[in-house]
Order: sequence, then C-alpha cells, then structure tokens
Amino acid sequence: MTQVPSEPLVDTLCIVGPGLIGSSVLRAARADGLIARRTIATDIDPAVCARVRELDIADEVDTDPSKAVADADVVMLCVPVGAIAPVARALYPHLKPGAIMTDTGSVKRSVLADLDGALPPGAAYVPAHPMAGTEHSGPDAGFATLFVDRWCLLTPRADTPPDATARIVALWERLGARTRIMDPEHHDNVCAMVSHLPHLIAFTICGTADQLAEDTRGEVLDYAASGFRDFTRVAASDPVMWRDIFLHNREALLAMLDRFRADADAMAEAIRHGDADRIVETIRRGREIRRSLIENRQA
Ligand SMILES: NC(=O)C1=CN([C@@H]2O[C@H](COP(=O)(O)OP(=O)(O)OC[C@H]3O[C@@H](n4cnc5c(N)ncnc54)[C@H](O)[C@@H]3O)[C@@H](O)[C@H]2O)C=CC1
Ligand SMILES: O=C(O)C(=O)Cc1ccc(O)cc1
Repeated sequence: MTQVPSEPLVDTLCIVGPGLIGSSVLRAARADGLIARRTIATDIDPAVCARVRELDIADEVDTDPSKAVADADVVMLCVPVGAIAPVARALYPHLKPGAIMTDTGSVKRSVLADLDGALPPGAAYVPAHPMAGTEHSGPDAGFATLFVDRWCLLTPRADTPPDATARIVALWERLGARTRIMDPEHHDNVCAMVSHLPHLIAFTICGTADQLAEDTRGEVLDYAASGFRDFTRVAASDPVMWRDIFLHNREALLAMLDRFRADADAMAEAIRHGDADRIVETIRRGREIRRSLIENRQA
C-alpha cells in the first residue's frame, strides 16, 4: 500500500525557469500541500518574474538566481535544453549542503556529457523528463494537473546518490506521474522516436503547406481537415525549445529520420505499384498503436 506522507516531500523548492513546465509544478505545489512547504521562483527574464508574482503561483520570486537557490532543498531547472548545463554549472556552487538539483529537459545524453567534470563526483544531480506538455509556453500556460497519469523518465548517473534519486521519484509521483528510470542514451533514442521526430514532421509539413502556390495554400488552410489541424497544433510549439532539442539530440533524431524516410519511401512504392495489401498493413499498424494508447489511457 502506498504510504501517505504527513509532511511536505520538500521543504523549500526552487523553480528556475517558471514557464509551462515550471509553473505547472508551482501550481501543483499550491494545490497540494504535501509537495513543498515553500516555493521560490527565478527566471532570467524579468518579465517572467513579474508575471509569476502577478499570478501569485510562488511563495517568493527572486530575480537573482544565486540568491533564489541558496535556501532550497530541491532546485528544479525548467529552462530550455541548451541552458541546462550552463545554469547547473553556475548555480551548483550556490546550493546549500544536502540540496538536490534536478531538471526537466527533453534531451539527456549531451546535457549530462556537458556536465561531466563540471559537477563534483557524487553530486546530487537527478536528470528527469516529464513526458507531458503542450504547444504553449510561459508562466500563463501551466496547469496543476499537467503531469497526472503521464510518464516521468529519470536518468540518474552511476554516481548519483540513490536517496537523491528516490526523493525526485517521490516528487514526480506526488505530482501525479508514473516514473521510470533508464539510461540517458536509451531515453534519447525513445524520445527521438516518440516526440522529436513527430515534431520535426509537424514543423516540416506546415512549411510544405505554406510553400504551396498561392491559390492552393489558401485552400489548405481554409479547408484543413482534422489531420492537418493536429499537425498545426504541434507545429505551434516554441522555436527556441525545439531548436535546442533538435541540436542536442542530433544523432538519435537523424537516425530515426533515416528510418522514417525509408518507411515513407516504401509507402510511396506501394502506392506507385498499387500494392493494396502493403498500404492496408501499414495503416492497420497505425490503428493498433492508437488503440493500445487509448487502452493504456495515454491518448
Ligand atoms: N513544453 C513542453 O511540452 C515540455 C518541455 N520540457 C522541457 O522542459 C524545459 C522547459 O520547457 P517549457 O516550460 O516548455 O519552457 P518555457 O519556454 O515555457 O519556459 C522556460 C523558461 O526558462 C527561462 N530561461 C531561459 N534561459 C534561462 C536561464 N539561463 N536562466 C533562468 N531562466 C531561463 C525562460 O525565460 C522561460 O521563462 C525544457 O528543457 C523543455 O525541453 C519537458 C517536457 C514537456
Ligand atoms: O504538446 C505535445 O504534443 C508534446 O509532445 C509536449 C511535449 C513536448 C516536449 C517533451 O519533451 C514532452 C512533451
């Protein structure tokens, strides 16, 4: 039986970068008194700090990141992937003894490689990645239930203290997520397939539609049926965030793109040669995946 905690899992929780993900954690902590006793937010953008104050979703907001983290027991970096290693390096020396640093970045291997040698051996740094989000960003976009019933993947290093990993696992479970520990390379391969490649395809297909001749483009956008609409939702995601993801997961993403290209070519061949069985078989596999996601409450 799961034990119900009687006091907050974290005393002071500091969110660095309270955008979609960070502000969702803050809102969840407001809604559930057993996540953190006190929350602090800090952001490189003073307008974001001001907005977090207006929204009143953190107990304290400090525009000076080194002061914001000084008192925290858990510091969660919710900044774009390219900023995680530089921010971790800059802020780690300001943590109090025993504090844990964690992140929410969508790519793991290259960020951990950047951190190698920058953090002391056995540093309490626990990389995490909630597999939950939307196409929106910024502190207005967050909501308390974002992580409920979604996966959070954790990729601790061999020398990460197990009790630090256990606390971050408990934190994500309290946020409503199911957790899984895996190695960073496997994480990046899986995410290249299930998240990064689909975004690449969505950005590209919207670009393709936009480049069509003037008359056809009008039709595409006016009469867009739900299939194309679904692509436009994903393609509305933040350019800086996705630039960082694509560049930091370059190898795994390019490998998945090559596999996808080969499969798209095979589909083109089936259509060219009227190979009805192959067309039906490919579509049937897509249907089965959708059905299994619905059965597992992931769609
Ligand atoms: N958007 C999504 O659906 C998901 C995003 N993630 C990951 O979580 C992280 C945060 O993503 P979002 O919340 O969507 O981004 P966001 O754009 O909504 O918020 C990021 C915040 O970080 C701040 N920031 C940037 N550089 C900084 C620095 N050097 N120091 C302090 N603050 C800085 C920005 O001003 C912004 O307020 C990213 O690493 C992303 O890959 C993970 C799961 C889902
Ligand atoms: O909005 C969507 O469809 C997403 O896929 C959100 C998302 C974006 C990035 C991640 O690393 C995880 C989830």
